Amino acid sequence: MFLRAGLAALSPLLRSLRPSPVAAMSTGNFVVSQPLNYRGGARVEPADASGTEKAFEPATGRVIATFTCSGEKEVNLAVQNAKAAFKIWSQKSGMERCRILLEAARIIREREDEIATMECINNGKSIFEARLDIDISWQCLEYYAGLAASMAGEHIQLPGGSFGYTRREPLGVCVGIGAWNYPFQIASWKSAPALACGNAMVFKPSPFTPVSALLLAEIYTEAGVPPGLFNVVQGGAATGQFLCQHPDVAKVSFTGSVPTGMKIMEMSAKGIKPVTLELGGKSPLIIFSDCDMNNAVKGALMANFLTQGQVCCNGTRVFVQKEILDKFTEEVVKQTQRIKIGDPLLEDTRMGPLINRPHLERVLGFVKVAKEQGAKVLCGGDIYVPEDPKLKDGYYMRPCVLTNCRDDMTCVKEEIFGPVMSILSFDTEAEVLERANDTTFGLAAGVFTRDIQRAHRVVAELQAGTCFINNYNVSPVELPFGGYKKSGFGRENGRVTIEYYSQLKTVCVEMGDVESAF
Ligand SMILES: NC(=O)C1=CN([C@@H]2O[C@H](COP(=O)(O)OP(=O)(O)OC[C@H]3O[C@@H](n4cnc5c(N)ncnc54)[C@H](O)[C@@H]3O)[C@@H](O)[C@H]2O)C=CC1
Ligand SMILES: C[N+](C)(C)CCCC(=O)O
Repeated sequence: MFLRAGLAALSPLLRSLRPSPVAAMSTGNFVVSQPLNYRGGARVEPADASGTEKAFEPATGRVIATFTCSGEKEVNLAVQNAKAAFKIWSQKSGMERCRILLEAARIIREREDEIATMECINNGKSIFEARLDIDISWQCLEYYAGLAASMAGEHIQLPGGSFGYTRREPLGVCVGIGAWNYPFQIASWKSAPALACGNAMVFKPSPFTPVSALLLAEIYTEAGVPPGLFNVVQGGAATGQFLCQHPDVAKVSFTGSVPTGMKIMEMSAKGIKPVTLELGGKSPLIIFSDCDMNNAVKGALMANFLTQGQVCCNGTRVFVQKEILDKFTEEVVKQTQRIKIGDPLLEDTRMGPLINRPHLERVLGFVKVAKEQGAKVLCGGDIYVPEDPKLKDGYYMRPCVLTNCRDDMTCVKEEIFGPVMSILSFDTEAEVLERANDTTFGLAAGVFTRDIQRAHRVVAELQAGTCFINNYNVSPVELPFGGYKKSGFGRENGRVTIEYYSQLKTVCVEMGDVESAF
Protein backbone atom coordinates (compact mmCIF):
# COMPACT_ATOMS: atom_id res chain seq x y z
CA MET A 1 0.00 0.00 0.00
CA PHE A 2 2.71 2.37 1.11
CA LEU A 3 4.85 1.42 -1.89
CA ARG A 4 1.96 2.12 -4.25
CA ALA A 5 1.26 5.50 -2.68
CA GLY A 6 4.98 6.27 -2.84
CA LEU A 7 5.17 5.40 -6.55
CA ALA A 8 2.06 7.41 -7.31
CA ALA A 9 3.65 10.43 -5.69
CA LEU A 10 6.79 9.91 -7.75
CA SER A 11 5.04 9.36 -11.08
CA PRO A 12 4.68 13.06 -12.13
CA LEU A 13 8.41 13.39 -11.51
CA LEU A 14 9.19 10.24 -13.53
CA ARG A 15 6.97 11.55 -16.29
CA SER A 16 8.81 14.85 -16.36
CA LEU A 17 12.13 12.98 -16.67
CA ARG A 18 10.89 10.97 -19.67
CA PRO A 19 11.70 12.78 -22.94
CA SER A 20 8.52 14.43 -24.18
CA PRO A 21 7.24 12.70 -27.34
CA VAL A 22 6.23 16.11 -28.69
CA ALA A 23 9.74 17.55 -28.40
CA ALA A 24 11.01 14.76 -30.67
CA MET A 25 8.40 15.52 -33.36
CA SER A 26 8.93 18.42 -35.71
CA THR A 27 8.35 19.09 -39.36
CA GLY A 28 10.80 17.08 -41.40
CA ASN A 29 11.95 14.47 -38.90
CA PHE A 30 9.04 12.25 -37.88
CA VAL A 31 8.92 8.66 -39.12
CA VAL A 32 6.67 5.81 -38.06
CA SER A 33 8.61 2.77 -36.91
CA GLN A 34 5.91 0.79 -35.10
CA PRO A 35 3.26 -1.43 -36.73
CA LEU A 36 0.12 0.45 -37.74
CA ASN A 37 -2.44 -2.29 -37.19
CA TYR A 38 -4.00 -2.74 -33.76
CA ARG A 39 -5.62 -5.99 -32.76
CA GLY A 40 -6.37 -7.71 -29.46
CA GLY A 41 -5.05 -4.74 -27.46
CA ALA A 42 -1.64 -4.36 -29.15
CA ARG A 43 0.06 -3.07 -32.29
CA VAL A 44 0.63 -5.94 -34.73
CA GLU A 45 1.91 -6.53 -38.23
CA PRO A 46 -0.97 -7.75 -40.42
CA ALA A 47 -1.26 -11.51 -40.92
CA ASP A 48 -1.59 -11.08 -44.68
CA ALA A 49 -1.44 -8.33 -47.26
CA SER A 50 -3.44 -6.77 -50.06
CA GLY A 51 -0.68 -4.45 -51.24
CA THR A 52 1.35 -1.68 -49.61
CA GLU A 53 0.80 2.06 -49.20
CA LYS A 54 2.93 5.06 -48.34
CA ALA A 55 1.85 7.83 -46.00
CA PHE A 56 3.28 11.32 -46.49
CA GLU A 57 4.01 14.42 -44.50
CA PRO A 58 2.19 16.98 -46.68
CA ALA A 59 4.29 19.85 -45.29
CA THR A 60 7.49 18.48 -46.83
CA GLY A 61 6.39 15.76 -49.25
CA ARG A 62 8.42 13.21 -47.25
CA VAL A 63 7.29 9.59 -46.77
CA ILE A 64 6.67 8.99 -43.06
CA ALA A 65 5.40 5.41 -43.25
CA THR A 66 5.30 2.50 -45.64
CA PHE A 67 2.77 -0.02 -44.52
CA THR A 68 1.04 -3.22 -45.52
CA CYS A 69 -2.64 -3.10 -46.38
CA SER A 70 -4.58 -5.75 -44.50
CA GLY A 71 -5.82 -8.76 -46.45
CA GLU A 72 -8.84 -10.96 -45.78
CA LYS A 73 -7.07 -13.03 -43.13
CA GLU A 74 -6.09 -9.98 -41.08
CA VAL A 75 -9.59 -8.52 -41.38
CA ASN A 76 -11.01 -11.86 -40.16
CA LEU A 77 -8.66 -11.82 -37.18
CA ALA A 78 -9.62 -8.27 -36.28
CA VAL A 79 -13.32 -9.12 -36.46
CA GLN A 80 -12.77 -12.27 -34.35
CA ASN A 81 -10.97 -10.22 -31.70
CA ALA A 82 -13.77 -7.68 -31.72
CA LYS A 83 -16.36 -10.46 -31.33
CA ALA A 84 -14.55 -11.85 -28.28
CA ALA A 85 -14.30 -8.41 -26.68
CA PHE A 86 -17.96 -7.70 -27.49
CA LYS A 87 -18.99 -10.67 -25.31
CA ILE A 88 -17.33 -9.05 -22.28
CA TRP A 89 -18.11 -5.40 -23.01
CA SER A 90 -21.80 -5.86 -23.86
CA GLN A 91 -22.38 -7.45 -20.44
CA LYS A 92 -21.12 -4.38 -18.60
CA SER A 93 -23.54 -1.85 -17.15
CA GLY A 94 -23.77 1.63 -18.62
CA MET A 95 -22.00 3.08 -15.57
CA GLU A 96 -19.09 0.67 -16.01
CA ARG A 97 -18.71 1.71 -19.67
CA CYS A 98 -19.10 5.34 -18.67
CA ARG A 99 -16.13 5.21 -16.28
CA ILE A 100 -13.82 3.69 -18.89
CA LEU A 101 -14.84 6.18 -21.59
CA LEU A 102 -14.31 9.07 -19.15
CA GLU A 103 -10.85 7.73 -18.38
CA ALA A 104 -10.10 7.54 -22.13
CA ALA A 105 -11.30 11.16 -22.51
CA ARG A 106 -9.00 12.19 -19.67
CA ILE A 107 -5.99 10.51 -21.30
CA ILE A 108 -6.73 12.22 -24.64
CA ARG A 109 -6.70 15.58 -22.82
CA GLU A 110 -3.45 14.69 -21.11
CA ARG A 111 -1.84 13.67 -24.44
CA GLU A 112 -3.50 16.39 -26.50
CA ASP A 113 -0.29 18.04 -27.69
CA GLU A 114 1.22 14.77 -28.83
CA ILE A 115 -1.94 13.68 -30.68
CA ALA A 116 -2.40 17.10 -32.28
CA THR A 117 1.24 17.17 -33.38
CA MET A 118 0.95 13.78 -35.04
CA GLU A 119 -2.32 14.79 -36.71
CA CYS A 120 -0.68 17.93 -37.98
CA ILE A 121 2.34 16.06 -39.39
CA ASN A 122 0.28 13.43 -41.20
CA ASN A 123 -2.65 15.61 -42.34
CA GLY A 124 -1.07 19.05 -42.84
CA LYS A 125 -3.65 21.09 -40.90
CA SER A 126 -2.26 23.76 -38.58
CA ILE A 127 -1.42 22.82 -35.02
CA PHE A 128 -3.89 25.50 -33.88
CA GLU A 129 -6.72 23.63 -35.64
CA ALA A 130 -5.47 20.15 -34.77
CA ARG A 131 -5.76 21.03 -31.06
CA LEU A 132 -9.38 22.11 -31.61
CA ASP A 133 -10.07 18.76 -33.34
CA ILE A 134 -8.62 16.84 -30.41
CA ASP A 135 -10.72 18.93 -28.00
CA ILE A 136 -13.84 17.97 -29.91
CA SER A 137 -12.70 14.34 -29.81
CA TRP A 138 -12.39 14.06 -26.02
CA GLN A 139 -15.60 16.02 -25.62
CA CYS A 140 -17.30 13.40 -27.80
CA LEU A 141 -16.05 10.61 -25.53
CA GLU A 142 -17.22 12.51 -22.43
CA TYR A 143 -20.63 13.12 -23.96
CA TYR A 144 -21.25 9.46 -24.83
CA ALA A 145 -19.81 8.33 -21.49
CA GLY A 146 -22.66 10.32 -19.91
CA LEU A 147 -25.25 8.82 -22.23
CA ALA A 148 -23.92 5.28 -21.63
CA ALA A 149 -24.94 5.56 -18.02
CA SER A 150 -28.45 6.77 -18.79
CA MET A 151 -29.35 4.42 -21.64
CA ALA A 152 -32.60 2.63 -20.85
CA GLY A 153 -35.72 1.07 -22.33
CA GLU A 154 -39.41 1.63 -21.60
CA HIS A 155 -41.98 -0.16 -19.49
CA ILE A 156 -45.48 -0.45 -21.01
CA GLN A 157 -48.51 -1.57 -19.00
CA LEU A 158 -50.89 -4.00 -20.82
CA PRO A 159 -54.40 -5.28 -19.92
CA GLY A 160 -54.82 -7.82 -17.10
CA GLY A 161 -51.55 -6.94 -15.37
CA SER A 162 -49.49 -8.07 -18.33
CA PHE A 163 -46.80 -5.71 -19.47
CA GLY A 164 -44.06 -5.19 -21.96
CA TYR A 165 -40.68 -3.57 -21.84
CA THR A 166 -37.98 -2.61 -24.28
CA ARG A 167 -34.25 -3.14 -23.99
CA ARG A 168 -31.77 -1.01 -25.91
CA GLU A 169 -29.14 -3.52 -26.99
CA PRO A 170 -25.87 -3.15 -28.91
CA LEU A 171 -25.54 -4.34 -32.50
CA GLY A 172 -22.28 -6.31 -32.20
CA VAL A 173 -19.13 -5.66 -34.22
CA CYS A 174 -19.36 -2.29 -35.97
CA VAL A 175 -17.03 -1.14 -38.73
CA GLY A 176 -15.85 2.46 -39.03
CA ILE A 177 -14.28 3.65 -42.29
CA GLY A 178 -12.76 7.11 -42.25
CA ALA A 179 -11.68 9.94 -44.57
CA TRP A 180 -8.34 11.72 -44.26
CA ASN A 181 -9.41 15.25 -43.33
CA TYR A 182 -10.23 14.69 -39.64
CA PRO A 183 -8.46 11.37 -38.89
CA PHE A 184 -8.56 11.33 -35.07
CA GLN A 185 -11.89 13.13 -34.81
CA ILE A 186 -13.63 10.78 -37.23
CA ALA A 187 -12.30 7.75 -35.30
CA SER A 188 -13.63 9.33 -32.07
CA TRP A 189 -17.02 10.33 -33.52
CA LYS A 190 -17.56 6.73 -34.62
CA SER A 191 -16.07 4.78 -31.74
CA ALA A 192 -17.42 6.82 -28.80
CA PRO A 193 -21.14 6.20 -29.47
CA ALA A 194 -20.41 2.64 -30.68
CA LEU A 195 -18.57 1.71 -27.49
CA ALA A 196 -21.01 3.60 -25.25
CA CYS A 197 -23.82 1.41 -26.61
CA GLY A 198 -21.85 -1.77 -25.86
CA ASN A 199 -20.50 -2.54 -29.35
CA ALA A 200 -16.98 -3.43 -30.47
CA MET A 201 -15.35 -1.71 -33.46
CA VAL A 202 -12.91 -2.38 -36.26
CA PHE A 203 -11.77 0.94 -37.68
CA LYS A 204 -10.08 1.54 -41.02
CA PRO A 205 -8.52 4.97 -41.45
CA SER A 206 -7.84 6.46 -44.86
CA PRO A 207 -4.51 5.16 -46.21
CA PHE A 208 -3.40 8.83 -46.46
CA THR A 209 -3.67 9.28 -42.68
CA PRO A 210 -3.01 5.94 -40.98
CA VAL A 211 -1.21 7.22 -37.89
CA SER A 212 -3.41 8.86 -35.26
CA ALA A 213 -6.13 6.18 -34.94
CA LEU A 214 -3.45 4.02 -33.31
CA LEU A 215 -3.14 6.53 -30.50
CA LEU A 216 -6.87 6.29 -29.89
CA ALA A 217 -6.61 2.48 -29.83
CA GLU A 218 -3.78 2.63 -27.27
CA ILE A 219 -5.73 5.10 -25.17
CA TYR A 220 -8.84 2.90 -25.06
CA THR A 221 -6.65 -0.01 -23.92
CA GLU A 222 -4.95 2.08 -21.25
CA ALA A 223 -8.37 3.27 -20.06
CA GLY A 224 -9.45 -0.34 -19.50
CA VAL A 225 -11.55 -1.59 -22.45
CA PRO A 226 -11.21 -5.37 -23.01
CA PRO A 227 -8.46 -6.27 -25.53
CA GLY A 228 -9.95 -6.38 -29.03
CA LEU A 229 -12.76 -3.90 -28.37
CA PHE A 230 -11.29 -1.28 -30.69
CA ASN A 231 -9.07 -2.56 -33.53
CA VAL A 232 -7.42 -0.77 -36.42
CA VAL A 233 -6.78 -2.30 -39.84
CA GLN A 234 -4.94 -0.35 -42.52
CA GLY A 235 -5.57 -0.30 -46.24
CA GLY A 236 -7.63 1.13 -49.06
CA ALA A 237 -10.65 -0.05 -51.04
CA ALA A 238 -9.80 -3.78 -50.95
CA THR A 239 -9.44 -3.83 -47.16
CA GLY A 240 -12.61 -1.75 -46.83
CA GLN A 241 -14.50 -4.27 -48.94
CA PHE A 242 -13.38 -7.23 -46.79
CA LEU A 243 -14.73 -5.35 -43.79
CA CYS A 244 -18.08 -4.41 -45.34
CA GLN A 245 -18.68 -7.91 -46.68
CA HIS A 246 -17.75 -9.73 -43.48
CA PRO A 247 -20.72 -11.79 -42.25
CA ASP A 248 -19.95 -11.06 -38.57
CA VAL A 249 -20.03 -7.30 -39.05
CA ALA A 250 -23.34 -5.83 -37.85
CA LYS A 251 -23.04 -2.22 -39.04
CA VAL A 252 -20.89 0.07 -41.16
CA SER A 253 -20.37 3.76 -40.46
CA PHE A 254 -18.65 5.50 -43.34
CA THR A 255 -17.21 8.97 -43.90
CA GLY A 256 -16.02 9.72 -47.40
CA SER A 257 -17.07 10.49 -50.94
CA VAL A 258 -20.46 9.89 -52.59
CA PRO A 259 -19.19 7.25 -55.09
CA THR A 260 -17.59 5.17 -52.30
CA GLY A 261 -20.70 5.67 -50.15
CA MET A 262 -22.80 4.12 -52.92
CA LYS A 263 -20.52 1.07 -53.02
CA ILE A 264 -20.66 0.70 -49.23
CA MET A 265 -24.43 0.82 -49.34
CA GLU A 266 -24.57 -1.85 -52.04
CA MET A 267 -22.28 -4.15 -50.06
CA SER A 268 -24.25 -3.56 -46.88
CA ALA A 269 -27.52 -4.24 -48.69
CA LYS A 270 -26.30 -7.76 -49.48
CA GLY A 271 -25.81 -8.43 -45.76
CA ILE A 272 -28.92 -6.40 -44.66
CA LYS A 273 -26.60 -4.27 -42.53
CA PRO A 274 -27.52 -0.80 -41.35
CA VAL A 275 -25.18 1.95 -42.57
CA THR A 276 -24.42 5.52 -41.62
CA LEU A 277 -23.13 7.57 -44.56
CA GLU A 278 -21.38 10.91 -44.00
CA LEU A 279 -20.66 12.01 -47.56
CA GLY A 280 -19.65 15.09 -49.49
CA GLY A 281 -21.31 18.46 -49.89
CA LYS A 282 -21.55 21.77 -51.75
CA SER A 283 -23.20 23.78 -49.03
CA PRO A 284 -24.72 27.25 -49.42
CA LEU A 285 -23.90 30.15 -47.11
CA ILE A 286 -26.43 32.97 -47.43
CA ILE A 287 -25.43 36.48 -46.38
CA PHE A 288 -28.34 38.95 -46.16
CA SER A 289 -27.72 42.67 -46.32
CA ASP A 290 -28.95 43.15 -42.73
CA CYS A 291 -26.22 40.89 -41.32
CA ASP A 292 -23.50 41.89 -38.90
CA MET A 293 -20.83 42.36 -41.57
CA ASN A 294 -17.91 41.59 -39.31
CA ASN A 295 -19.38 38.27 -38.23
CA ALA A 296 -20.50 37.38 -41.74
CA VAL A 297 -16.97 37.85 -43.10
CA LYS A 298 -15.49 35.78 -40.29
CA GLY A 299 -18.22 33.17 -40.88
CA ALA A 300 -17.37 32.95 -44.58
CA LEU A 301 -13.71 32.29 -43.77
CA MET A 302 -14.69 29.65 -41.19
CA ALA A 303 -17.00 28.12 -43.79
CA ASN A 304 -14.26 27.81 -46.41
CA PHE A 305 -10.73 27.66 -45.11
CA LEU A 306 -10.54 25.28 -42.14
CA THR A 307 -8.23 22.33 -42.87
CA GLN A 308 -7.19 23.98 -46.17
CA GLY A 309 -10.81 23.85 -47.30
CA GLN A 310 -10.87 20.05 -47.13
CA VAL A 311 -14.07 19.90 -45.08
CA CYS A 312 -17.21 18.10 -46.21
CA CYS A 313 -19.67 20.61 -44.72
CA ASN A 314 -17.93 23.74 -46.05
CA GLY A 315 -20.17 26.59 -47.21
CA THR A 316 -18.43 27.01 -50.55
CA ARG A 317 -21.32 28.68 -52.39
CA VAL A 318 -21.42 32.06 -50.71
CA PHE A 319 -24.60 33.90 -51.77
CA VAL A 320 -24.37 37.61 -50.92
CA GLN A 321 -27.27 40.06 -51.20
CA LYS A 322 -26.55 42.65 -53.92
CA GLU A 323 -26.57 45.74 -51.68
CA ILE A 324 -23.54 44.54 -49.69
CA LEU A 325 -21.76 42.48 -52.36
CA ASP A 326 -18.87 44.88 -52.96
CA LYS A 327 -18.19 45.70 -49.32
CA PHE A 328 -18.44 42.05 -48.25
CA THR A 329 -16.21 40.84 -51.09
CA GLU A 330 -13.57 43.46 -50.41
CA GLU A 331 -13.40 42.53 -46.72
CA VAL A 332 -13.35 38.76 -47.41
CA VAL A 333 -10.47 39.17 -49.86
CA LYS A 334 -8.54 41.36 -47.41
CA GLN A 335 -8.86 38.80 -44.63
CA THR A 336 -8.15 35.83 -46.91
CA GLN A 337 -4.89 37.43 -48.05
CA ARG A 338 -3.87 37.78 -44.40
CA ILE A 339 -4.10 34.03 -43.68
CA LYS A 340 -0.66 32.84 -42.65
CA ILE A 341 0.35 29.85 -44.81
CA GLY A 342 3.33 27.65 -43.96
CA ASP A 343 4.77 25.05 -41.62
CA PRO A 344 1.67 23.63 -39.90
CA LEU A 345 3.57 23.04 -36.66
CA LEU A 346 4.32 26.74 -36.16
CA GLU A 347 1.98 28.39 -33.65
CA ASP A 348 1.04 31.32 -35.91
CA THR A 349 0.33 29.26 -39.06
CA ARG A 350 -3.36 29.15 -39.95
CA MET A 351 -3.15 27.24 -43.25
CA GLY A 352 -0.90 24.27 -43.98
CA PRO A 353 -0.48 22.15 -47.11
CA LEU A 354 -3.19 20.14 -48.87
CA ILE A 355 -3.22 16.39 -48.33
CA ASN A 356 -1.13 15.28 -51.34
CA ARG A 357 0.19 16.33 -54.73
CA PRO A 358 -2.61 14.82 -56.90
CA HIS A 359 -5.23 16.49 -54.72
CA LEU A 360 -3.43 19.86 -54.91
CA GLU A 361 -3.35 19.54 -58.69
CA ARG A 362 -7.04 18.63 -58.76
CA VAL A 363 -7.94 21.74 -56.73
CA LEU A 364 -5.76 23.99 -58.92
CA GLY A 365 -7.48 22.40 -61.92
CA PHE A 366 -10.87 23.54 -60.56
CA VAL A 367 -9.53 27.12 -60.36
CA LYS A 368 -8.31 26.91 -63.96
CA VAL A 369 -11.69 25.69 -65.21
CA ALA A 370 -13.44 28.40 -63.17
CA LYS A 371 -11.36 31.06 -64.98
CA GLU A 372 -12.09 29.47 -68.36
CA GLN A 373 -15.81 29.54 -67.54
CA GLY A 374 -15.69 33.27 -66.74
CA ALA A 375 -15.05 33.47 -62.98
CA LYS A 376 -12.67 36.12 -61.71
CA VAL A 377 -9.91 35.18 -59.27
CA LEU A 378 -9.76 37.94 -56.64
CA CYS A 379 -6.95 36.31 -54.71
CA GLY A 380 -4.96 33.08 -54.45
CA GLY A 381 -5.73 29.92 -56.38
CA ASP A 382 -2.06 29.36 -57.18
CA ILE A 383 0.80 27.33 -55.73
CA TYR A 384 2.53 28.76 -52.69
CA VAL A 385 6.20 28.05 -51.99
CA PRO A 386 7.19 28.80 -48.40
CA GLU A 387 10.58 30.41 -47.77
CA ASP A 388 11.77 27.62 -45.48
CA PRO A 389 13.75 25.26 -47.82
CA LYS A 390 12.56 22.13 -46.01
CA LEU A 391 8.98 22.96 -47.09
CA LYS A 392 9.75 23.37 -50.80
CA ASP A 393 8.25 19.98 -51.76
CA GLY A 394 5.09 20.48 -49.69
CA TYR A 395 1.61 20.81 -51.20
CA TYR A 396 0.75 24.45 -50.50
CA MET A 397 -1.61 26.77 -52.33
CA ARG A 398 -2.94 30.23 -51.62
CA PRO A 399 -6.58 30.35 -50.51
CA CYS A 400 -8.76 31.52 -53.35
CA VAL A 401 -11.81 33.80 -53.65
CA LEU A 402 -13.76 33.63 -56.91
CA THR A 403 -16.30 36.17 -58.03
CA ASN A 404 -18.41 36.66 -61.18
CA CYS A 405 -19.67 33.14 -60.55
CA ARG A 406 -22.82 31.65 -62.06
CA ASP A 407 -24.83 28.70 -60.74
CA ASP A 408 -23.98 26.55 -63.77
CA MET A 409 -20.19 26.79 -63.37
CA THR A 410 -18.22 23.72 -62.33
CA CYS A 411 -16.75 25.53 -59.30
CA VAL A 412 -20.30 26.20 -58.06
CA LYS A 413 -21.72 22.76 -58.79
CA GLU A 414 -18.96 20.32 -57.79
CA GLU A 415 -17.28 19.67 -54.47
CA ILE A 416 -13.70 21.02 -54.77
CA PHE A 417 -12.49 19.99 -51.28
CA GLY A 418 -9.87 22.74 -51.20
CA PRO A 419 -9.53 26.42 -50.21
CA VAL A 420 -11.72 27.87 -52.95
CA MET A 421 -14.69 30.12 -52.13
CA SER A 422 -17.21 31.03 -54.85
CA ILE A 423 -19.11 34.28 -54.32
CA LEU A 424 -22.53 34.65 -55.98
CA SER A 425 -24.94 37.54 -55.65
CA PHE A 426 -28.72 37.49 -55.13
CA ASP A 427 -31.68 39.87 -54.83
CA THR A 428 -34.49 38.20 -52.90
CA GLU A 429 -35.03 35.57 -50.22
CA ALA A 430 -37.23 33.40 -52.46
CA GLU A 431 -34.65 33.49 -55.24
CA VAL A 432 -31.71 32.58 -53.03
CA LEU A 433 -33.61 29.71 -51.41
CA GLU A 434 -34.36 28.16 -54.76
CA ARG A 435 -30.75 28.50 -55.90
CA ALA A 436 -29.31 27.28 -52.58
CA ASN A 437 -31.41 24.11 -52.76
CA ASP A 438 -30.61 23.45 -56.41
CA THR A 439 -28.01 20.75 -55.69
CA THR A 440 -27.96 16.99 -55.20
CA PHE A 441 -26.02 17.48 -51.94
CA GLY A 442 -27.57 18.46 -48.59
CA LEU A 443 -24.96 18.29 -45.87
CA ALA A 444 -24.97 21.80 -44.39
CA ALA A 445 -26.09 25.39 -44.94
CA GLY A 446 -25.68 28.74 -43.22
CA VAL A 447 -27.47 32.05 -42.98
CA PHE A 448 -26.28 35.41 -41.68
CA THR A 449 -29.00 37.97 -40.84
CA ARG A 450 -30.09 40.10 -37.89
CA ASP A 451 -33.77 39.37 -38.61
CA ILE A 452 -34.67 36.39 -36.40
CA GLN A 453 -37.91 35.59 -38.22
CA ARG A 454 -36.07 35.47 -41.52
CA ALA A 455 -33.28 33.33 -40.07
CA HIS A 456 -35.68 30.62 -38.89
CA ARG A 457 -37.91 30.87 -41.97
CA VAL A 458 -34.90 30.39 -44.24
CA VAL A 459 -33.34 27.44 -42.36
CA ALA A 460 -36.74 25.72 -42.31
CA GLU A 461 -36.69 25.81 -46.13
CA LEU A 462 -33.04 24.81 -46.61
CA GLN A 463 -32.57 21.19 -47.69
CA ALA A 464 -29.61 20.38 -45.46
CA GLY A 465 -29.04 18.19 -42.42
CA THR A 466 -26.99 20.74 -40.47
CA CYS A 467 -27.83 24.47 -40.57
CA PHE A 468 -25.98 27.34 -38.95
CA ILE A 469 -27.48 30.72 -38.06
CA ASN A 470 -24.93 33.54 -37.67
CA ASN A 471 -21.93 31.19 -37.46
CA TYR A 472 -20.45 28.32 -39.46
CA ASN A 473 -18.52 25.06 -38.92
CA VAL A 474 -18.72 25.04 -35.15
CA SER A 475 -19.33 21.50 -33.94
CA PRO A 476 -20.67 21.06 -30.42
CA VAL A 477 -20.80 17.31 -29.83
CA GLU A 478 -24.25 17.64 -28.28
CA LEU A 479 -25.73 18.45 -31.71
CA PRO A 480 -26.39 15.78 -34.35
CA PHE A 481 -24.39 16.11 -37.57
CA GLY A 482 -25.25 14.55 -40.93
CA GLY A 483 -26.73 15.01 -44.36
CA TYR A 484 -29.85 15.17 -46.48
CA LYS A 485 -30.05 14.00 -50.10
CA LYS A 486 -26.81 12.59 -51.58
CA SER A 487 -24.80 13.82 -48.58
CA GLY A 488 -25.89 10.66 -46.78
CA PHE A 489 -28.05 9.59 -43.88
CA GLY A 490 -27.76 8.62 -40.28
CA ARG A 491 -26.22 11.04 -37.79
CA GLU A 492 -23.07 11.44 -35.75
CA ASN A 493 -22.94 13.20 -32.37
CA GLY A 494 -25.95 14.14 -30.29
CA ARG A 495 -28.35 11.88 -28.43
CA VAL A 496 -29.93 10.48 -31.62
CA THR A 497 -26.72 8.66 -32.62
CA ILE A 498 -27.43 6.13 -29.88
CA GLU A 499 -30.20 4.89 -32.18
CA TYR A 500 -27.71 4.28 -34.98
CA TYR A 501 -25.50 2.06 -32.80
CA SER A 502 -28.16 0.06 -30.95
CA GLN A 503 -31.28 -1.97 -31.58
CA LEU A 504 -34.50 -2.19 -29.65
CA LYS A 505 -35.73 -5.47 -28.23
CA THR A 506 -39.37 -5.72 -27.21
CA VAL A 507 -40.25 -8.13 -24.44
CA CYS A 508 -43.94 -9.01 -24.02
CA VAL A 509 -44.79 -10.52 -20.61
CA GLU A 510 -48.03 -12.48 -20.03
CA MET A 511 -49.27 -12.45 -16.44
CA GLY A 512 -52.41 -14.52 -17.11
CA ASP A 513 -53.14 -17.70 -19.06
CA VAL A 514 -52.64 -18.20 -22.78
CA GLU A 515 -55.86 -17.65 -24.70
CA SER A 516 -55.23 -19.97 -27.59
CA ALA A 517 -56.92 -19.57 -30.96
CA PHE A 518 -56.74 -23.33 -31.40
N1 LIG B 1 -19.88 14.06 -44.40
C1 LIG B 1 -18.73 13.96 -43.75
O1 LIG B 1 -18.73 13.90 -42.53
C2 LIG B 1 -17.44 13.92 -44.49
C3 LIG B 1 -17.37 13.64 -45.84
N2 LIG B 1 -16.16 13.60 -46.48
C4 LIG B 1 -16.12 13.38 -47.93
O2 LIG B 1 -15.08 12.47 -48.24
C5 LIG B 1 -14.43 12.80 -49.46
C6 LIG B 1 -12.95 12.87 -49.28
O3 LIG B 1 -12.49 11.79 -48.55
P1 LIG B 1 -11.75 10.54 -49.24
O4 LIG B 1 -10.98 9.85 -48.17
O5 LIG B 1 -11.03 11.00 -50.46
O6 LIG B 1 -13.00 9.66 -49.70
P2 LIG B 1 -13.03 8.20 -50.28
O7 LIG B 1 -14.46 7.88 -50.49
O8 LIG B 1 -12.09 8.04 -51.40
O9 LIG B 1 -12.44 7.27 -49.12
C7 LIG B 1 -13.01 7.23 -47.83
C8 LIG B 1 -12.64 5.93 -47.15
O10 LIG B 1 -13.24 4.83 -47.83
C9 LIG B 1 -12.27 3.83 -48.13
N3 LIG B 1 -12.70 3.15 -49.35
C10 LIG B 1 -12.47 3.52 -50.64
N4 LIG B 1 -13.09 2.65 -51.49
C11 LIG B 1 -13.72 1.73 -50.71
C12 LIG B 1 -14.54 0.60 -51.00
N5 LIG B 1 -14.83 0.24 -52.26
N6 LIG B 1 -15.03 -0.12 -49.97
C13 LIG B 1 -14.78 0.25 -48.69
N7 LIG B 1 -14.01 1.31 -48.36
C14 LIG B 1 -13.48 2.05 -49.36
C15 LIG B 1 -10.98 4.64 -48.27
O11 LIG B 1 -9.86 3.80 -48.12
C16 LIG B 1 -11.14 5.63 -47.14
O12 LIG B 1 -10.81 5.06 -45.88
C17 LIG B 1 -15.05 14.11 -49.88
O13 LIG B 1 -16.05 13.87 -50.84
C18 LIG B 1 -15.72 14.62 -48.62
O14 LIG B 1 -16.79 15.45 -48.82
C19 LIG B 1 -15.01 13.81 -45.83
C20 LIG B 1 -15.04 14.11 -44.48
C21 LIG B 1 -16.26 14.22 -43.73
C1 LIG C 1 -15.49 19.68 -37.50
N1 LIG C 1 -16.10 20.22 -38.71
C2 LIG C 1 -17.48 20.60 -38.43
C3 LIG C 1 -15.39 21.40 -39.13
C4 LIG C 1 -16.05 19.25 -39.82
C5 LIG C 1 -16.66 17.91 -39.51
C6 LIG C 1 -16.97 17.09 -40.72
C7 LIG C 1 -15.79 16.58 -41.48
O1 LIG C 1 -15.21 15.57 -41.03
O2 LIG C 1 -15.44 17.16 -42.53
